[in-house]
Amino acid sequence: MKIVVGSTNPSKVNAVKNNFEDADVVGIEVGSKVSSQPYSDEETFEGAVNRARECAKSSKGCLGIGLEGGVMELENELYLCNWGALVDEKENTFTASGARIPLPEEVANELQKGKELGDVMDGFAQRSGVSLNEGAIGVFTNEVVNRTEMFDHVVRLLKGQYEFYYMTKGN
Ligand SMILES: O=P(O)(O)OP(=O)(O)OP(=O)(O)OC[C@H]1O[C@@H](n2cnc3c(O)ncnc32)[C@H](O)[C@@H]1O
Ligand SMILES: [Mg+2]
Repeated sequence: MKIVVGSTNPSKVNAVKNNFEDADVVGIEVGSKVSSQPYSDEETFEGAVNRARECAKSSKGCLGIGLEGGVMELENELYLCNWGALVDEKENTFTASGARIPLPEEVANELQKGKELGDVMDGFAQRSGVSLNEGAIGVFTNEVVNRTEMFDHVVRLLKGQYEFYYMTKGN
């Protein structure tokens, strides 16, 4: 089975590889067709679905997986939010969301100025590549949960729903 992931970010591609060990998993750059910093659940969800659809079309018979990170407002705080989508060759679409935690006010303020979280996190942690590694979720949970682990759970939710669908509906 071939699985195409709509990103080359290792924290996303590895989360898929860890859950589909027997599959040929490749990461490709696709457009999310939403802003580079999604600012709501809806926009983050849409980015994940757009990525997955484009991946599913990229190679015959493959599964497409899209994983998107964003932020959403709740009770005057900004929360990290994450969405995933799996699209199969029949265009069946499975979706799942990931963990969410509030961002510290100083980080939220930078985002409100229009900056991307990845860049803000590099400034905050004083190094580059936070979004490719532990992610904001890793930094703000003391690395108890890193970005791959968070996406790992999303991918498991997608995989499980996909399996359930084919077990119960057949073909
Ligand atoms: O190459 P892609 O797949 O686009 O990977 P990305 O790291 O840009 O990830 P997203 O587009 O899904 O996330 C949108 C923005 O939010 C940032 N982001 C989201 N979740 C993050 C996290 O946990 N830690 C650091 N940055 C995060 C990310 O770096 C982007 O600037
Ligand atoms: Mg991005």
